[in-house]
Amino acid sequence: MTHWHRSSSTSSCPSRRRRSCAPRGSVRRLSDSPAGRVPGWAIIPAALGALLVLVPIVSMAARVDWPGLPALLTSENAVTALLLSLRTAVASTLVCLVLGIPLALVLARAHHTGIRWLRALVLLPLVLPPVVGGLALLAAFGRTGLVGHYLEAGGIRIAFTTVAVVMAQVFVSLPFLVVGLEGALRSVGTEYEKVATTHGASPTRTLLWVTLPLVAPGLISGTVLAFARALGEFGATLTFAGSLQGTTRTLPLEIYLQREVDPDQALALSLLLIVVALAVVALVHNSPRSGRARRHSTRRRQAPGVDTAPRPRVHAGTLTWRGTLRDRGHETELVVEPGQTVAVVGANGAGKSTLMGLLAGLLNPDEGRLTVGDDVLTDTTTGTHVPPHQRRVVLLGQRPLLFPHLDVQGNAEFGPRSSGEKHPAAIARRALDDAGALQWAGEHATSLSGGQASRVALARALACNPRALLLDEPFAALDVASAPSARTALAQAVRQTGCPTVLVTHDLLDVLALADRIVVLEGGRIVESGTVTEVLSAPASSFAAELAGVNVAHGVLEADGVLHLDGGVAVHGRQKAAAPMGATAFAVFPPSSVAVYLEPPHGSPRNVWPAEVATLTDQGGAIRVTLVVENGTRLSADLTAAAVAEMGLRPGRQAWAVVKAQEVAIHPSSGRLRTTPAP
Ligand SMILES: Nc1ncnc2c1ncn2[C@@H]1O[C@H](COP(=O)(O)OP(=O)(O)OP(=O)(O)O)[C@@H](O)[C@H]1O
Repeated sequence: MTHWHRSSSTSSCPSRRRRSCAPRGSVRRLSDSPAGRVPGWAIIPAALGALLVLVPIVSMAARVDWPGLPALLTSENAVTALLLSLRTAVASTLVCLVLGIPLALVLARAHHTGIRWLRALVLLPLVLPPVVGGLALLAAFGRTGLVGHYLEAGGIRIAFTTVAVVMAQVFVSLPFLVVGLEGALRSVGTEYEKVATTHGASPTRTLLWVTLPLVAPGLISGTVLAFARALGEFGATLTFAGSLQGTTRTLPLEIYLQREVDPDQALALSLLLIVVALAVVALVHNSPRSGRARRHSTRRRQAPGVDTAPRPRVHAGTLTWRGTLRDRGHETELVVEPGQTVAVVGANGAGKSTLMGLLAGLLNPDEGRLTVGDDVLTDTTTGTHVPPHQRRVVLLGQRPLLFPHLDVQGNAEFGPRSSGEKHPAAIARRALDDAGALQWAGEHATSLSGGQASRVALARALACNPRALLLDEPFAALDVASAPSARTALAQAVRQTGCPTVLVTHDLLDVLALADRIVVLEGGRIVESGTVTEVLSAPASSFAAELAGVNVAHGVLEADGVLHLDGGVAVHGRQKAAAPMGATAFAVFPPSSVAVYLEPPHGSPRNVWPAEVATLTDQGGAIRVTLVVENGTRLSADLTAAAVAEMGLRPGRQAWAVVKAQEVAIHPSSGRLRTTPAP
């Protein structure tokens, strides 16, 4: 009770809502910030740092000849230099974008070991004195430079031209764009890109439609910083481009020149440069930090009515797969009929995601063949590997991953637009309708609940007119309240598509609601497969037994109804099918049939095994006690809390596990259990 009381009082103001719990009108002091306290001593160096920037600027502003400012700023020299600065800074920023976006992509996404050297090289101008950069540019592109003398021979001169100004500016400002963008790309990750790829978008389309919109805040701030750096560039420009009025003398160079000749004008131009720089910095700080700001500024569309495209005729074919991926020890085969759903289950690391990656085309098998109907999607013998975006094998992952920069309708249109469909909007509406999500068509993707978002993700997948559906724990991220309706919607939609479906799950409810067959993976191999009823009623593998919530023990038949386990343990039960003595078989019995005693009981029960208590788990109404029998076999018993307390059962306690023989079903091993790797 005490515990409940305590937890209820804290939950009234959970941490994620803490801001709204502050009393109205209260002002949160900086040092009270939940993000972390600022030690008192830090205020002084922080203030000194700010003053170091502020005092010189204010001092300079105080010395400016304010009444004469308009005349000073509109002198011919000043206007020419300012216009040249703006022109060259815009040009160099454009060049930075063209070169910097691909460079940041390579740095963020490539895994080659040489990448860190490339990164160090790209960032070098950040730490180089600009004059050194200018000298390097001169050595490369000057009249007698490494490249320059060839250009000179062709009648092209770069040094001391406006082009040289742009090159000098690009040299120093490119890292500002690349650093910011690479960081943004890394933090966004590749999950959205995988979704886009398996929903039919080519790599270029994925970049333009998904990646760049997602990193827009980083891209904007990187671009603005690069522009600001180009505008203020001095040393490299002077060294490589010189100071020719109207051609290479930008505003910083003009300021430097006027410093000796006309200090008032130098101050006025400096002020102008500071104002432009401040405007740029303000722009960076007010640019959207996440896609959210942009998302919420997009106009809501009207939820559309019944204007949906007719459902395309499904020409679904059987999915057949057989292949290996050696470095992951993966070797599987699978057949999924049209309209059938196969649940792939297994412990963490069993190879489920690897199998999905191989089917989606995101991974290349060492050897393998994947066909859906007559279409060969992978065949290593002929070198066939249809790229993921052309497979129409659509992957629906654990999280909906709706594109946050698109609204619901835009998300659903993504697939048909990527594949060049003529009526993407109508196809999207039909898919939204099929997934029970049409009513949210006009909503922002980020304003939906988890359950609503999962339906929209389903609609986005259906709109791709999939050949096969891959569902990777589609409800794992949903709460218990939203999962059932999302499961029903998915079951209905999967039936409607009629395409073969592979479902990875850890959840028995998913299996029961969606699957026709179960495949159990262990260590990258299929260890068991069968219909849902077969596998759940008589699970042969330990994972399937756990999924079905029953105990299973493997051995060889010693006599009719007697199974001999390793370590000399015998299990007595009712044999379900005839099999010769010595044949492999397995015993299945529910945890509710296992009784636990502290002393060996006498009388009718036939199975009495000494065991040690390993774990206790609250099953909501019962305590599941896991026991380890002397030969290492683990089994579960469901007991009441009172019984556990009365016997003092806790991990390490010795006890006796007892099961009546009539509660144990003994099944001869059938073809469902594979003890050898798949061929
Ligand atoms: N990117 C990778 N590179 C190399 N090996 C990997 C990679 N991803 C997974 N593996 C390895 O492949 C094997 C199968 O992993 P996989 O992720 O397919 O298992 P899983 O069944 O999906 O696990 P989980 O349920 O935890 O998602 C594991 O041994 C894992 O360490």
